[in-house]
Amino acid sequence: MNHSGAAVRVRGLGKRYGDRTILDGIDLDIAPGETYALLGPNGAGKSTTIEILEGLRRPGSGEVRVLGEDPLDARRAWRARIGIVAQSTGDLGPYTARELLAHFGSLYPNPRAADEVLELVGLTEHAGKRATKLSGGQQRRLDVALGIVGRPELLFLDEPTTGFDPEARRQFWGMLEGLTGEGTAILLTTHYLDEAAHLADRVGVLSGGSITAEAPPEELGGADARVPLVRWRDPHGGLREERTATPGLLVEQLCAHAAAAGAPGGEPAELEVRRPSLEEIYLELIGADS
Ligand SMILES: Nc1ncnc2c1ncn2[C@@H]1O[C@H](COP(=O)(O)OP(=O)(O)OP(=O)(O)O)[C@@H](O)[C@H]1O
Repeated sequence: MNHSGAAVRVRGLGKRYGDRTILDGIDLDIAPGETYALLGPNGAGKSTTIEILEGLRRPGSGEVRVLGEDPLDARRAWRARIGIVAQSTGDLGPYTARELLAHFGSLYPNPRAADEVLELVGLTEHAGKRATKLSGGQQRRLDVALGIVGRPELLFLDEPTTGFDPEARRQFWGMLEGLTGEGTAILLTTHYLDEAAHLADRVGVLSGGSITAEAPPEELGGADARVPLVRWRDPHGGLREERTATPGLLVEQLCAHAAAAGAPGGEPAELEVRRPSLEEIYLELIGADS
C-alpha cells in the first residue's frame, strides 16, 4: 500500500560512478497527478535519477520510495503501476504498432485497448504498419503508447519529444494533459524549456549533483530573475538595455526624450520590453553563457 500517498518521495539520494559523484544527496517529491520536469545540462544525472526510480539502477545512498515502495524490492504488481518511456527503445521486431500494443497491454491487469492508445498518440492511421517502418517521430509516439497502455499511475518520460515536429509536439502535449486529468503523475526530462513551461506543474534544475532550484515554471529563479528588460537603440546607434521593475516608467521617459529629439514615431528605435523566458532563467541558473 502507498501509505504516504506520494507518487515519488526521495531523500538524500546519492550516486557515484567510480570516483565521480553524479548525485550528491537529492530530495524529490512528486504528488499524484502532478507533472514534474527535471531539467539539467547533458550528463547532469537526469537519466540516472529516473533509472534509480524505475528500479533499474541501485542508489548509492539515500531513501527512494516510488508509489510507496522501494523500487529495488518492488514486485510485478508495482511494475504494472508505472509506465516507462526511456530515451531509446530496443528492437521491436517484425510487429505492427497495434500488435505490439495488444501484446504489451495483455501483460497488465487493467490495460487500455490498443485502438484507444493508438488514437491517443495519433497513430490510428499507422496502426497496421510494422513498427520498424514508422518515421522517427511516429516511433517515438509508439514508445509513448507502450508506456501508457498499462494505465500507469506514474509515467516516466525521458526526453519524449526529441525528433517531433512542432505540430506533433503540440499534439503530444495535449495528450499528456488528458493523462494528468485522469490522475497520472508524470516525471519528465526534456531539453525543451517551452515543453517544461507548458506541461510541468513544477520544474527542478539538477546541476552539480543537486537540485539547485525547484518551483512552478512561472516562479523559477524567483522574482528577481523575472525583472523585465527594456531594450532600445540610442540616437548614436548604440544598443542599450536596462532591467527594471517599472518598465512603463522607463519607456515613458525614453519616449519623452526621443520625441523631444524629433525621433520618428516619438520613440527610440527598436524599443522593446520583454520578460526573461524560462530558457534564459534556466541558463542563468546553471551558470551557462547565454
Ligand atoms: N553506467 C555508467 N557508468 C559510468 N558512468 C556513467 C554510467 N551511466 C552514466 N554515466 C555518466 O554519468 C553522468 C550522468 O549521466 P546521465 O545519463 O544520468 O545524465 P543526463 O542528465 O540524463 O544527461 P543527458 O541530458 O545527456 O541525457 C554522465 O557523465 C554519464 O557519462
